[in-house]
Amino acid sequence: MVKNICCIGAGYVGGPTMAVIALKNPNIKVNVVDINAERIAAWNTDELPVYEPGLLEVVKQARGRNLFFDTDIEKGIREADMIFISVNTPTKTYGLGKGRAADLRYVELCARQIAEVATTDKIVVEKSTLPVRTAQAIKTILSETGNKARFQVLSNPEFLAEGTAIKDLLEPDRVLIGGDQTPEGLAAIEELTQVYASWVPRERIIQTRLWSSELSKLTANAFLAQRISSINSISALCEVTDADIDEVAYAIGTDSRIGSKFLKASVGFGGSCFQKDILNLVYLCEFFGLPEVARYWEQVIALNDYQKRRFAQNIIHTLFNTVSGKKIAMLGWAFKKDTNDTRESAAIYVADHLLNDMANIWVYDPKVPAKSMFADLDYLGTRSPEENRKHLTVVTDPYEACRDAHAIAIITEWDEFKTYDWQRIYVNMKKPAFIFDGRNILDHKKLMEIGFKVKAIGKSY
Ligand SMILES: NC(=O)C1=CN([C@@H]2O[C@H](COP(=O)(O)OP(=O)(O)OC[C@H]3O[C@@H](n4cnc5c(N)ncnc54)[C@H](O)[C@@H]3O)[C@@H](O)[C@H]2O)C=CC1
Ligand SMILES: O=C(O)[C@H]1O[C@H](OP(=O)(O)OP(=O)(O)OC[C@H]2O[C@@H](n3ccc(=O)[nH]c3=O)[C@H](O)[C@@H]2O)[C@H](O)[C@@H](O)[C@@H]1O
Repeated sequence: MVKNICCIGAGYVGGPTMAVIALKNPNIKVNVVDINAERIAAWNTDELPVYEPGLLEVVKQARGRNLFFDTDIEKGIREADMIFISVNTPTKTYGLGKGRAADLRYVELCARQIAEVATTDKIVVEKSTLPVRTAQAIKTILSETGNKARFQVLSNPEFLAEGTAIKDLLEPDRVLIGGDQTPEGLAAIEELTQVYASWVPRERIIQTRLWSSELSKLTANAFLAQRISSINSISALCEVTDADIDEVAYAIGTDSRIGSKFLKASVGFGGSCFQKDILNLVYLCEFFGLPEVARYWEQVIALNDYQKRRFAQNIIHTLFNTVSGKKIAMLGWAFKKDTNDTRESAAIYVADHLLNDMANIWVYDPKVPAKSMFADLDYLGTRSPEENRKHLTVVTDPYEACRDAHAIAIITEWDEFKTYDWQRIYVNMKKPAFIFDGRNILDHKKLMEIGFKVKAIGKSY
């Protein structure tokens, strides 16, 4: 029976996942450790570093009882009999595989630290999303410890989506656990199964070999992203043929073989994982000599880039081919609603495109601080940080963002946007008052009755 869990990495996955494991297993001590002292300090307050509906309530129930956040990584490793690695695995920005392969340096550092510090047997669980066969590298590093500790490596990818993390963790469609098909490997799989079985029905806990588990995670994200790119490709066709994308999505989604989820056309998918995981898949296919397969998945990303670019270009074309000196209000910066995460958000690319055309952008997002927005733009390096701050203004009042604007662009599907006083917003805008709904969440008919010129994804008006 597992008594002590250590999770290395207190991010969007490590924090919420461990909070739920601790909540449901009061007899297991769960230590979440991180090198980022600021993040750990925040986890120990009520201002958590991650915004997720319901997360604070879960953390408050377990924190100080059997859930602890700490910067002492070595102590966490020493005490644990099961260690989760939940560190970031971004796309490599240098060297071999630059721009595509996953950067595994943080994972490798964790494995090396475990190897160095551990004196007793441990089960090491890959929670981070990793390229297929990474467990082999981890095993190799762990086997060079020089002491008698023995290790089992499991793959237990996480399928939660941001904004619904707590619900996804409490009621997962499935939990996936991969391990070696040896007696020791199967015993380790069973240990982890028992941790989840505290609240997940056994039939939803899938046990596989290591490589299937690692590859299933990349495949799941690739399939999900592929659906969005597929529907977004059709949205472009709708706009020129007078078909309506929401009607088409509904009509095809009612076929139970296709299913209705993940068919919402948008300004383009964002988030920390879809793009990086598909790029990683593409890299793996090339590495293993499968260029046709690589080209197939690459197209999902290419279409997404096209969709973001198309949205921004449509704004410029509609505003009489220039947005130079014009105030454009952007509502939403997060990559989806109910999160403060902005990684790879379509907002960044749309803003960058409009700034290239000399727009003055005013942004409002209910959860994203100005600091993150500027960090996102500065990271692109398209222009100087001073220029970014000169032409992009962040406000805390959506009505201020829209006042005197030539156009409004809806980037994130925050529910509150639907409840705004659109009549009031219209009155205070420059005319013609354009609205570009990148999420198709507003009542377009009503907006047109007010006087707005509405443009939306997959609609020909
Ligand atoms: N964000 C998401 O919704 C999901 C992410 N994933 C995967 O989970 C992994 C983690 O993602 P996030 O939690 O979003 O990342 P994150 O960036 O929010 O958190 C990672 C944390 O690991 C810490 N860290 C890095 N190296 C460390 C080390 N050597 N020792 C101690 N701490 C270290 C960082 O300081 C950071 O706080 C990634 O592989 C990602 O692909 C999987 C499913 C969902
Ligand atoms: O590995 C990961 O990181 C996670 O990636 C996604 O979760 P997440 O990125 O948090 O959020 P999603 O709900 O998948 O949305 C991703 C992006 O696609 C967009 N989207 C989603 C659905 C849709 O129909 N249309 C659409 O444009 C969203 O607005 C968002 O920008 C997956 O849904 C999770 O299962 C997975 O664990």
